[in-house]
Amino acid sequence: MSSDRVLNAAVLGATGTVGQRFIVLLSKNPMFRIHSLGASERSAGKPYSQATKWKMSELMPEEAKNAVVKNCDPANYAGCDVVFSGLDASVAGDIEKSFFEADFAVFSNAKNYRMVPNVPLCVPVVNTDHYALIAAQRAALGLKKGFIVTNSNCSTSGLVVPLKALQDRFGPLKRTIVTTLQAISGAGYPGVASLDILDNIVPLISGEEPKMEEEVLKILGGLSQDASVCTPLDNLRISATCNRVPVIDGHTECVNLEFANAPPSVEEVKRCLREYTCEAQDLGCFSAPKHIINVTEEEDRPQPRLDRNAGDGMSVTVGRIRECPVFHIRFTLLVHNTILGAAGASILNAEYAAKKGLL
Ligand SMILES: NC(=O)C1=CN([C@@H]2O[C@H](COP(=O)(O)OP(=O)(O)OC[C@H]3O[C@@H](n4cnc5c(N)ncnc54)[C@H](OP(=O)(O)O)[C@@H]3O)[C@@H](O)[C@H]2O)C=CC1
Ligand SMILES: N[C@@H](CC(=O)OP(=O)(O)O)C(=O)O
Repeated sequence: MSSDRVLNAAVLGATGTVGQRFIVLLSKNPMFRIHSLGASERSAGKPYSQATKWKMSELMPEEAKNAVVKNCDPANYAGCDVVFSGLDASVAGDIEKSFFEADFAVFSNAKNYRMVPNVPLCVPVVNTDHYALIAAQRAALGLKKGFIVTNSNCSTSGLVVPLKALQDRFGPLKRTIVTTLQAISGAGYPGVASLDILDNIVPLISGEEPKMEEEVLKILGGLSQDASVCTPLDNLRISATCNRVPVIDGHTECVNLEFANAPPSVEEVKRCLREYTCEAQDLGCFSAPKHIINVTEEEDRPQPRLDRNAGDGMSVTVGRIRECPVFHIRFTLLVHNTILGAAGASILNAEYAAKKGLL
């Protein structure tokens, strides 16, 4: 049973980098109405335009400007059909729990619940089959309507898209090495100090590498037979190295990949990536991009400034696809870290949930 009514949306962490992106995207989305904005006690009680330092290149949407920011107590969110969270991870655990326990449908960007076995860690162009976990999650928590679905880490979101396409067509993947060049917006606001990042590269993003290494295995894995828990892949070895670079938006990732079986040719890889489709597209979800993977033939692409808005930020651009003398194939990908890597993915997750009658 699908829901096509306009849904009342709350954004928690509305004043932050991801929260602002939610507001821009929701203001253009016919399926949602911005109903409530939440943030810390520092912001609560203020009109949104005063509570936030607006950093988006789009103008602040009118419907957000005068909304009074609330604190994040579920009692203040009656009438909301869906709760998007861009909360800082230091507070997301307790606040998001209070919302799903109050029977709200929560779509989170924070890391806190990503690896819980009955929580879908869902990149909506990759593994919507993991929504089957929601029945077991509700049963375990005694919820009628509430649940939590999480997004992945922003770098993980980009990587799993071509890996999923290739795994589906050419069979199991054996080993992958990924080196990231991550934008500063990934660190939130004010994020990395200008004196650290201008004219520089920082070869550490604390905690990022283990997150990528474990999240990929969960997303590309399956579910137990009774769909009560996910079953991460155990046959793919992955090594991630993460760097912060002076780019505002868009994470670039250099990937080397080995297949378990005889490898496809470069041309077969390109065709596979171009032809990749997903269920959210089949269902006609508003935010699903026309082309999930934008395969570029130009030898000096993808580039963040030129390619991050492909598919309105919901496509992954893959270029420099070539043979690897050590593994089988190598390529460079680009993902918009606050759109497919964060708010855009949450919104598409919610569109999918609505189409499936979960909202
Ligand atoms: N930026 C990115 O590319 C990505 C971020 N994420 C994740 O998304 C989440 C948000 O990230 P980002 O937007 O970058 O972070 P920001 O630091 O920019 O924003 C954090 C938000 O959390 C709110 N907040 C902080 N403390 C509290 C509190 N005690 N109670 C209620 N709200 C609070 C802030 O409100 P206030 O203004 O009132 O302090 C603000 O709205 C994080 O969990 C992050 O790890 C995930 C993928 C990508
Ligand atoms: N750490 C990522 C963004 C982020 O917040 O990721 P996570 O939600 O996995 O902590 C970056 O800096 O680009």
